[in-house]
Amino acid sequence: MNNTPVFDYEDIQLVPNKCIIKSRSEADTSVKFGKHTFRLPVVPANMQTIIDEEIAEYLAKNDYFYIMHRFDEEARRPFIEKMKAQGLISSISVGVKDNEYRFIDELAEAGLVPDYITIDIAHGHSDSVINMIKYIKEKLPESFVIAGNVGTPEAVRELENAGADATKVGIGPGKVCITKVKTGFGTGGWQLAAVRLCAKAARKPIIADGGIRTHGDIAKSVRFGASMVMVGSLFAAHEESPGKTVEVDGQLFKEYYGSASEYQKGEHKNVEGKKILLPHKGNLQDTLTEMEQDLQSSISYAGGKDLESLTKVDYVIVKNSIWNGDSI
Ligand SMILES: NC(=O)C1=CN([C@@H]2O[C@H](COP(=O)(O)OP(=O)(O)OC[C@H]3O[C@@H](n4cnc5c(N)ncnc54)[C@H](OP(=O)(O)O)[C@@H]3O)[C@@H](O)[C@H]2O)C=CC1
Ligand SMILES: Nc1nc2c(ncn2[C@@H]2O[C@H](COP(=O)(O)O)[C@@H](O)[C@H]2O)c(=O)[nH]1
Repeated sequence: MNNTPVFDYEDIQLVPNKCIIKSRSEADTSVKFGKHTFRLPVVPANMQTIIDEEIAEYLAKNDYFYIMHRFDEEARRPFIEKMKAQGLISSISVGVKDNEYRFIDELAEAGLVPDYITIDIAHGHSDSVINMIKYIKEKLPESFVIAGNVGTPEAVRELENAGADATKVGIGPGKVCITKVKTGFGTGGWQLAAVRLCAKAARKPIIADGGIRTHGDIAKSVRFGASMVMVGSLFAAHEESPGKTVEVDGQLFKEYYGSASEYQKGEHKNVEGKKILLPHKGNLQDTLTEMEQDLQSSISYAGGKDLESLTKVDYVIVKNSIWNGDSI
């Protein structure tokens, strides 16, 4: 490992190629993921302050990928039924505890097959996740199973071999994550290099999860092998976001907290997440639109017409110097 070059998003710049389109609007940002095609290779994090049923429905209706979080267990079955009744994709999360096996049984018995099921566990390279992948694949073979999170090529291969249709990469790079400081482990500080290593080993799609701080980081994730990019903090604090609104000195903020924080867990046990306040950002669609436009621009700099062109561009390592003291 110590001979492997490591870098993070801000250490990399992609090198432009000659443009072949007349307008950025010609660039196609759509991605096929599983059986469906989505407008962007981006999915909001399956966290309680990022997504709720209303946002999920909005995203599905507008051809964006979504993953509903797993923290309101009883709501999941009616949510799948509601989405199916509207002809929308159903995409839920599960854990690995005993009750989750009963939930999978319940869905299988009712013939309710979610289009996507994400196994959402901090340390995904584990027998508990492998067993859950196998169980879902046996009971609901038509569901597309995303398993995570992992940070190594070995973990990607093992979860794929167990039957996962995609793996999610990122241990500790998240904005509200404290895993890196509490445990000393993870991909924090070298998440983009970890995505690259995992993608090289993967035979199926990977999702880069955590550490996205700018829209350019989405293009970089695709360059280094991600099919999809999971985004938390950039989607937090919108008008529609479920996080609580807080006023400080006349300014509006919204809460964004970790799924392993005491605010999510309701107790201070095995805490690996924190809560932050982010300035209120306006409408979610405005951010999605800007993301799409920025990605179209990335594609034009790549010298292509679609996401595929991003995967081949050259890059340089400019250690931590992109910002040069500036911010957006
Ligand atoms: N991407 C990331 O970097 C991280 C994400 N998270 C998020 O936090 C949420 C909670 O995650 P998680 O705590 O896994 O979920 P759960 O609290 O649902 O734990 C799932 C099961 O795994 C066990 N478990 C959890 N961590 C470990 C570990 N390190 N070693 C052995 N067993 C373990 C738990 O037992 P027990 O609690 O008794 O150990 C429990 O039985 C998830 O949404 C996850 O995505 C959390 C940390 C890092
Ligand atoms: N270590 C922890 N990671 C967490 C926690 N809750 C969520 N997450 C991960 O963060 C990303 C989002 O990252 P961001 O940089 O885009 O904000 C999310 O998808 C999870 O993988 C947590 O409590 N601890």
